[in-house]
Amino acid sequence: MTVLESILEGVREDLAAREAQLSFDEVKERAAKTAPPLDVMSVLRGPNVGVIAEVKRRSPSKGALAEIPEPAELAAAYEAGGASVISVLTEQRRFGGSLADFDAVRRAVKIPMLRKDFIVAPYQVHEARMHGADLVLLIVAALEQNALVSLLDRVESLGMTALVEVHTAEEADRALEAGSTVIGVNARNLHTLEIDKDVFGRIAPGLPFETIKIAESGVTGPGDLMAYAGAGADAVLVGESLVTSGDPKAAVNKLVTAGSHPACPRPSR
Ligand SMILES: O=P(O)(O)OC[C@@H](O)[C@@H](O)c1c[nH]c2ccccc12
Repeated sequence: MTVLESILEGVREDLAAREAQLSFDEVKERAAKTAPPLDVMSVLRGPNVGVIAEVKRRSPSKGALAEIPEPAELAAAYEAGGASVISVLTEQRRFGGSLADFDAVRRAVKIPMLRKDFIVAPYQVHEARMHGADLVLLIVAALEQNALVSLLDRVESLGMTALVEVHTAEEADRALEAGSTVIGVNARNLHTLEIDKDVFGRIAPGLPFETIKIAESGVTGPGDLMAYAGAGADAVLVGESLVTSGDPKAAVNKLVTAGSHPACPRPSR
């Protein structure tokens, strides 16, 4: 079993437990009563290279990263530092996240929020909306094509945006085939956990110019952001280097400043 497969197994078990607590109908009803999603596309189409800042306690590759006793405070620091979007990991077993973290952050920030999890069922999409998500991650490697298509349609039918994650050119083709408009290229292979920062530069140039391109993982500072910008990134998604920085507002701000610097390559849409 690969790492991804074992994560998915745990995700399905946890999902079944939540479904036993709150019915799908109830989740749909509550989601429909939630304040409408924010306009993520106009945020991501901004003139500068944006920063999606992630709340992440641990990861399968690195183990414990940061305790984060107050995710709301961390996220407020990200927002104050100029982040465009806040990502909150809600997967519990491997990443130490929760929907309670998501709720705490939702109350603390005004900018769009990404639910970062391993979405395999419609229930989780409505659940994301019920908790106030604007953006939902869909991982191509975790989904059959028909599931990807139907989950993507469901995300959009609820007014949210799907960030469709790929790691290979074949997955990028599947993402486009499914109708994705926002594609994230993860430098990390979720089967082996190996990181290869050149993957973005190999895949992004082959995507349509109007596709929003997000470089995920391995951003340690402005240099990485500039490199991804040079390869066509509209935004970077950053977790580890921010949660371990000791000064998340300053760490985000350094990236945001680099992304708006005249010398930084701009998204060419
Ligand atoms: O902590 P990093 O290397 O800055 O990476 C952030 C983000 O890209 C990473 O958390 C991530 C990308 N895709 C995922 C899918 C599931 C869980 C986590 C991820």
